[in-house]
Amino acid sequence: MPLAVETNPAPERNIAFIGEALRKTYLTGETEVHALRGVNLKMFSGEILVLLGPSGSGKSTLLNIVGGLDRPTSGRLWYRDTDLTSLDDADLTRFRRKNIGFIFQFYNLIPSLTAEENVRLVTDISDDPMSAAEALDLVGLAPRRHHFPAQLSGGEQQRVAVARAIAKRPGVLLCDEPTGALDSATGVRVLETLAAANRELGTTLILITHNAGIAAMADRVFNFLDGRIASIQTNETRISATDMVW
Ligand SMILES: Nc1ncnc2c1ncn2[C@@H]1O[C@H](COP(=O)(O)OP(=O)(O)OP(=O)(O)O)[C@@H](O)[C@H]1O
Repeated sequence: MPLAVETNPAPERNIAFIGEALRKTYLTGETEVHALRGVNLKMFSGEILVLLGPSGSGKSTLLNIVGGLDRPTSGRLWYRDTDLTSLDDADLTRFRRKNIGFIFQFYNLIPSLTAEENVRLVTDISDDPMSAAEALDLVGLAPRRHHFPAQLSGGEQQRVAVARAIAKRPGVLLCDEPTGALDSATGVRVLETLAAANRELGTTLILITHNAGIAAMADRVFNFLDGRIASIQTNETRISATDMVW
């Protein structure tokens, strides 16, 4: 399918995503749920962006659309010079595999595989991955690489999930409540590994949280309310994950 390059409003290299009038409506029986009600956005390459807002305000819906797991009902979305809304399913899957790493609240590791084997599931099918050992080293888990998930703490399992997500060197890491199941000290350790990927690999980091304290590590914060970005906060300085408490 041809790309609408001539209408692309984001020729600047530092813009990762542009969204225009994004709407998502779910139809369940007779009931319409308006999860996104016209979202316009810019997401910059290499930034840490936190999506904050009450339950049901549309954060996960937007994250899934940005990551190519779902499509908007209407509106347009570009990643760099690609109009994602014009791609067919196969091309959208290719976009996702090449560019996006996902981290969810629950780690989704395969219990019968070691940490290293879990990471290799991704590196084996990627174009230019780092080695599984290198990815585990980046999250501080090289010594635990032959351990199975059940032999690791929750925070360590989440760091394996981070290693798995960054091993293919994605341009963008999308994290949906990555510390939601962890205590504060363990959560900080996971956030440090995400910040390290942003710093050392230049990965754009987009992170959903219910925890306003985490917003301090972001360059910008989108405050969601009722399917819209109600306000955007820009942090002059961002706090290192190590210094965060909640
Ligand atoms: N597959 C679906 N079918 C029907 N409604 C849905 C579906 N997915 C999400 N919704 C609805 O869309 C709205 C936005 O949901 P979404 O998960 O994006 O919110 P959220 O801000 O991420 O919430 P939370 O913080 O609780 O995860 C909610 O009203 C939700 O019930």
